[in-house]
Amino acid sequence: MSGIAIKVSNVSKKFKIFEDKPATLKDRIIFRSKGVYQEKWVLRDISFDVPKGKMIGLIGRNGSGKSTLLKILTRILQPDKGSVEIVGRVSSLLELGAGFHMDFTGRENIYMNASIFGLSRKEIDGKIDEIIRFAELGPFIENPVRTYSSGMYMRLAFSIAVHVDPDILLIDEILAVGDNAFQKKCISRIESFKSQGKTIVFVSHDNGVMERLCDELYWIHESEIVQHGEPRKVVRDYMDFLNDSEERRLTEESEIVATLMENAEIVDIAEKVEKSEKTEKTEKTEKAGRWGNKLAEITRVTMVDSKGEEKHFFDKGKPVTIFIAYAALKAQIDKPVFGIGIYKMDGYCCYGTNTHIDNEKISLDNTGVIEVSIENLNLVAGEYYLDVACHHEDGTPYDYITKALTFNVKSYEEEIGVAYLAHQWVHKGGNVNNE
Ligand SMILES: Nc1ncnc2c1ncn2[C@@H]1O[C@H](COP(=O)(O)OP(=O)(O)OP(=O)(O)O)[C@@H](O)[C@H]1O
Repeated sequence: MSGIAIKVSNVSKKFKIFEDKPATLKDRIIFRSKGVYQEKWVLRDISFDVPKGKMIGLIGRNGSGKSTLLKILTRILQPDKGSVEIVGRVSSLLELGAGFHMDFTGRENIYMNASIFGLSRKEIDGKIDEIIRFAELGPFIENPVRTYSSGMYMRLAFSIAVHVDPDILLIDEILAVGDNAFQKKCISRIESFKSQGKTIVFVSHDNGVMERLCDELYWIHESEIVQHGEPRKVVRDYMDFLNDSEERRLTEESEIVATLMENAEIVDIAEKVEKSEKTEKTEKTEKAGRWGNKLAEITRVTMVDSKGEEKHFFDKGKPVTIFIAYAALKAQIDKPVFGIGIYKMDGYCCYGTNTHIDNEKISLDNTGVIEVSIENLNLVAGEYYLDVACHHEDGTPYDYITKALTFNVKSYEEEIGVAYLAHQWVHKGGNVNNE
């Protein structure tokens, strides 16, 4: 174990999953005696070493086994196979609720919790003011912990965990609770831990933080380590994997929607012909998310990448094309305009334009497709939705669809905001001659 703080050798762990959760104790005894459960391996043959002074991160989807592995490292759980060897004093910050007594005050919990980590009462006396100050609990420290919010709770737990002077710190998803300011404080504390040469195992879904802080990442997928190594590379491969899975899910979803739309289209056109023979067609069929008099109807909206493939994930800065298929009562359409609007999921409009603004004159056929080519999709990474519309030049809507589709822009950069503005950084150091 020379130079090694944690050695995990061929660890496997299984849980019993009961098919029907028994409601009563009697049922539970009967079910258990009948053995109505399945065994599920949540970790399979996991092996790795953490060198002293290194920070490693565990990434992976929900339920992949990361927390179970951390619990095995803290000895809360025992592995069914394999072994764990640890050299040094371990402090851990696991799930909310572990280790505190709800009816005791924050102050009492500090004494109890820190003594579990091996500190004497005298040592705790010397540190308690700093623990309370770091946790930012003020007078609430005299209140029972059951009255705390999840943020207050985590602040106290984090503060104790980092003040007991551990050699090894195990942290599970602290960034999910607490406000931004406290998260930053936690991260800078973790960084100072690192610089003191402590060993850290960290679990988080914040890939940016994982990439920045960790020396090495382990990607756990369906109970196994599928990749480990340099954080940037592992995060990229993991993000590509997530994007591909999401792409497949959205494609399946949109195939279902397209089938529904096709069926709806047949009914709508039949109804429209019938109405056009009988009435002046200005009836407004206003529905949430879609409205207009339907003299022209948008029948399908798709977005494709530079290879012409219909997608839901697009690379930042690469070309995309939007196709808007329509069916129209041509003779009754006057001065048609097609428009698009791209929004962030919170409703913030990123960009909108139409054929009138762009000075494109359009005359419709009975059916057709309008194509909008975007040379560079210069949006920052994130999820967006697209509104499409066909309306009269005076604004009267023929068909307006909000959230006609949603799409994601992917990028490995961590820029913020809405649009990517092409730029360069220049540093003029030394004696700059301003003349
Ligand atoms: N005590 C338990 N009994 C039965 N199954 C459990 C138990 N604890 C965890 N599991 C199951 O084990 C699997 C792994 O869970 P674990 O919490 O380790 O995943 P995770 O990667 O930490 O997920 P997340 O990112 O959501 O925290 C999940 O399918 C979970 O439902």
